[in-house]
Amino acid sequence: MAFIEIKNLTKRFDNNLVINNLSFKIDRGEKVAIKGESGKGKTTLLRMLTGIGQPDSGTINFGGKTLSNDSAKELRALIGYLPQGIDLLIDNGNQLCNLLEIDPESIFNHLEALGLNKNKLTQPLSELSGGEKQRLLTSIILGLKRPIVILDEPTSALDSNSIQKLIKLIWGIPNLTVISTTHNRTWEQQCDKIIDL
Ligand SMILES: Nc1ncnc2c1ncn2[C@@H]1O[C@H](COP(=O)(O)OP(=O)(O)OP(=O)(O)O)[C@@H](O)[C@H]1O
Repeated sequence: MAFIEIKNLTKRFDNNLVINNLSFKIDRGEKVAIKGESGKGKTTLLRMLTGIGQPDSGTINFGGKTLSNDSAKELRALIGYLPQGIDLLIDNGNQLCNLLEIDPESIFNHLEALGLNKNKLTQPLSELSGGEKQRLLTSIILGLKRPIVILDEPTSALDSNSIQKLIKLIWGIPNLTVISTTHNRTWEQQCDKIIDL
């Protein structure tokens, strides 16, 4: 049985059919890139995978358990999710660590791997560059140490050197299953599977 199985997933907003009968499987430890032009439904798909968005039909299974209102809390505990725009809701990295009950010291190694000074944790996010913010937030989400991470455009603000560092960090975590949206070729080429919407 696949670790994650998406079957016949369909989602529409009024007359806009965004996800049409989509099926795919993901094995434990696989790295999956979701690609597609703007507006094709990448974020909509990620939100359904986290249980935040509801499909109109179809099923999402994690380890044989179907995602539903009843199982959402338990299954969400398997996932670290980095949505776009989370930086607008918090003041600094330490605050996000507190909210997620992560010891900031436990992510110092991630920050170092991504070339960030640990004082970036206390600096207001509004003072950080786009790429610094993105590396910091990704470091924190990885600090949740969940078996699955779902990353919405983790490379959008990064230069190629930073992307290489992020790939080295993420690919170096044993058995981590990664589902991400991306427009970046290098990231995509590293992935085991590409879902093209
Ligand atoms: N809550 C909503 N209500 C109505 N329409 C929505 C809603 N959320 C998304 N959509 C529509 O669904 C489509 C897909 O949006 P989505 O954000 O998933 O695209 P995307 O592929 O992630 O795009 P981008 O690359 O620009 O981030 C768009 O046409 C969008 O307008």
